[in-house]
Amino acid sequence: MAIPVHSQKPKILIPEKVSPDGLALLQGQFEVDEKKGLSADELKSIIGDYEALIVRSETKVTADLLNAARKLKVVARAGVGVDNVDVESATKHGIIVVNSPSGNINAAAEHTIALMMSVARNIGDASSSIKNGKWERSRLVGVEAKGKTLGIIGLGKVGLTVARIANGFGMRLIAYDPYANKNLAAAASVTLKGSLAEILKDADFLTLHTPLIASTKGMIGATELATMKPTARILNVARGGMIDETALVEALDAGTIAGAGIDVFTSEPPQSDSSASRLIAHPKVVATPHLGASTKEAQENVSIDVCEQVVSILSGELPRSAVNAPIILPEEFRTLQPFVTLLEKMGSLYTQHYSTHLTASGAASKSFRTTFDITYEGALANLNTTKPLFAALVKGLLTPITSTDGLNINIVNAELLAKERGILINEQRSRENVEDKPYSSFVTLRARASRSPSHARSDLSRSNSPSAARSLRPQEDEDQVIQGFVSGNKPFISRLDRFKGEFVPRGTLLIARNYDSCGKIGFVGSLLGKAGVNIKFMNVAPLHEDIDEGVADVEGSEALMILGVDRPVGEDVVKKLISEEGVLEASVVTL
Ligand SMILES: NC(=O)c1ccc[n+]([C@@H]2O[C@H](COP(=O)([O-])OP(=O)(O)OC[C@H]3O[C@@H](n4cnc5c(N)ncnc54)[C@H](O)[C@@H]3O)[C@@H](O)[C@H]2O)c1
Ligand SMILES: O=C(O)[C@H](O)COP(=O)(O)O
Repeated sequence: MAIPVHSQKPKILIPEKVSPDGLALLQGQFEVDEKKGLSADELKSIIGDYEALIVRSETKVTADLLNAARKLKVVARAGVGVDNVDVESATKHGIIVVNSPSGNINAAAEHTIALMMSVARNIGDASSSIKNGKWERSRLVGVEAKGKTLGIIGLGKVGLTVARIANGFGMRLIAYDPYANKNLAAAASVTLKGSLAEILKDADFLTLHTPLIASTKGMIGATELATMKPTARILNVARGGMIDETALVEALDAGTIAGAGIDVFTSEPPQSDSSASRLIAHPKVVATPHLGASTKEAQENVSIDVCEQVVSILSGELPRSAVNAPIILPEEFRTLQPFVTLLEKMGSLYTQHYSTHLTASGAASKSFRTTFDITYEGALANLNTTKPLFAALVKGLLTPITSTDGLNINIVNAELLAKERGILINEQRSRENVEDKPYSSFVTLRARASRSPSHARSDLSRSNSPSAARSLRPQEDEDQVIQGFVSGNKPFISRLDRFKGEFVPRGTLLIARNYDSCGKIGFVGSLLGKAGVNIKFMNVAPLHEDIDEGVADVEGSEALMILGVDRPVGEDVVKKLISEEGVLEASVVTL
């Protein structure tokens, strides 16, 4: 009987033609399935097996498809436009959408210029005429670009590149883009106009370079076309749907617009008998099948760009161009990565420690809280964004108590998921000098006591009272505190509640609070030995220096014992441990 072999490698689905240059980066570490020509139903039936989906503009990544994607972590668009991806639905699922915002700009700009010159010089018409054995020199007289006005709608990456090339042709450049960068426009010799109408009336060539969004959908209709010069020519290498195709065919027929160069259509491929297909067939139109980005160079660029990001995401790192998350600078990312690990460990330690500890009375105590202050001190306080740290904390807090099947907690959805669970996290930065410390940055997680913040007192000040000394686990009206730092790229916990002591938050840890008296270490060691649990390291954390004063007077000082063990410790063993005189409570956490 054949034994089925199950691949352990994460699977990546590529249902469109994507350049092999980027795909080469995926070989080896991932199972890459290139499956072209899938119907929407076929795609839906297999998407559940995949961690990553790489598409161009043809695949419709709908909410329905994303609902069926159980393991999907990333949708990568090998190109710029994500209008074929339901980004909102992806965000809800915690799926990161990445694209390649600059890999095909030049290709799209050059294609625009190619269409402009083809329309100006009747290249399409002339080419088919001569191929049909004709020699029509007088019918095919064109116009020059030099000295003409080019009206640009949308002066972003492609629009500006078109402007720079057209400037070299000696064209007069005007643009409408309410959000354009004025300095970049001036540097490209573009005059920005305050309204679309000003562009329409002056343009000899009109070119569109905006995204297809509510404000641009149908922005050039019959009314707008009627305000243009009858000699004007229109170019669209951006998106179908911004020009009313029926109105344009009518204007070309009526001779109120001289010609058009069109690469993109309302529906792609256009249906026969549609306005788009009438536009394509029109003798005054040069049409291409969405070829703006189809150059060898652009396809290499976008493929490498998104495949690198897929590798990052599937390796637990951050992408460079996430559409539904803030962009992180690579150098910032390098600083953040060890802290991302620290924050996740702190969150997980918090949830496990406060959800599972057993007290001396034998009762399981659950003191998990939902309102937190997280303070970043030192160099971390200067970060542009702490979103990845926030997400890591939420992930750490929630993962031990959530079924993570099908739910990725990441920078995209962390805030939403925390809110859904009623968790409030207030981020603070403190630029206090940490130069005298062995670390450059320091993080404090403080779970607020169930009292109103305005009455909140520091747990440190409160602990100086004799009554506080009786129970050194924070009481209901006291904050719970975990502090940590990174040294040599390794995360350390440096404080847990009132106890200071450095330990590495990794593996299974037994955390026991006890009176600081002789014999405790020997007792714990022999108990664990009998249970077959090996101790890998041990750390005794005394009371935090700020608070031990006065405590010893009452019941003898306390300490926290942190033992790294080689396997989970059973509840029966923990119960025996806390039955020992002087062991007050214990918890087992796996980090
Ligand atoms: N045909 C292709 O193969 C191809 C290739 C690349 C890009 N594109 C498309 O080209 C378009 C431009 O891409 P880009 O990379 O330059 O985008 P971009 O985001 O850099 O630029 C878009 C510009 O449009 C402006 N804008 C937004 N709303 C506007 C409005 N209502 N009126 C006027 N201006 C408005 C923005 O301010 C921005 O400057 C996109 O639609 C993209 O999908 C097509
Ligand atoms: O948005 C884009 O990047 C372009 O429209 C290119 O689309 P394509 O990858 O399907 O050629």
